[in-house]
Amino acid sequence: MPLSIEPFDLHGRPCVRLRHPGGATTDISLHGANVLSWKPTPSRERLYLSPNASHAPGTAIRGGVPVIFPQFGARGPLAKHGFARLVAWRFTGVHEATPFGESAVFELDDDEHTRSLWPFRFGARLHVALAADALQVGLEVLNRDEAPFAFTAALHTYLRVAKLSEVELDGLESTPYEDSARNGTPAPAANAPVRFEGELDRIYAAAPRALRLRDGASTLNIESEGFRDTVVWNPGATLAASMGDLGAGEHLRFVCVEAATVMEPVTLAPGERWLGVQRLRE
Ligand SMILES: O=P(O)(O)OC[C@H]1O[C@H](O)[C@H](O)[C@@H](O)[C@@H]1O
Repeated sequence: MPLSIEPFDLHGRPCVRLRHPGGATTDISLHGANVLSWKPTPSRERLYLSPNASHAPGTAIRGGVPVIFPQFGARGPLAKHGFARLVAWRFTGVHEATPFGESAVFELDDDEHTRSLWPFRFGARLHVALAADALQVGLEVLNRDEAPFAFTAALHTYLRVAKLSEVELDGLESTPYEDSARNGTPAPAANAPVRFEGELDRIYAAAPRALRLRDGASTLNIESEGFRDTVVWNPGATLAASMGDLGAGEHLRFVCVEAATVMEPVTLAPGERWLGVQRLRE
């Protein structure tokens, strides 16, 4: 059954609400093609959007699902996390013939501005598919240049939690990680679920594809394809309080579980295409 589309404005930015016949909704801002909200039922918001987020051009929205492309973090010459989250994307409608069946498609193509930052011709597509109990977000990148290019990328998903002290992330027990909160120090597998006690910023290379977030009685299944790595982030109390678009205590309301390709950049030959997907399911 077709998704319905409702355009609206938030903080002066055009947004789209997709509504599933079963009652689920998801909101996407054209600024960064940033998913802002996912409600499997009208009273259950699954994503975190900071009340202090900026929605202005040239800034990144703090929350939802920021699209990180073509550079993760400070791993290259571009501004942190690249430019895709800072610029306006186009909404092309809901299409049937996408890699995921029926999904809303957002487009970002290279232009003078992007080429002044990153000198390649590319087409990026964000596919957002909404089911009764699931949200699937896919990032597709096409090399339209005459030269190969390499990029890193992520879907920087902010998952809303009710009680951070009780949250556990399962699935990464056996994977060593790079500890970004300690200057990238390598750390051995923890042999335990991830718990959030203070600042946590980790890159799990070649991580398992299926994770589970437990928050009291609530669970969320998180799967990815195409993305090799997983980044897990919570800023902790001190950093959250110092961030203008977050604020004191806001770290208690989310964890970021990011489908990412960070450790080994993706290289695309001219005409080649890459697809990375993150799927959230109740
Ligand atoms: O503040 P931002 O640029 O949005 O970055 C937010 C966070 O993103 C990722 O999770 C990185 O691993 C963190 O090191 C970073 O602090």
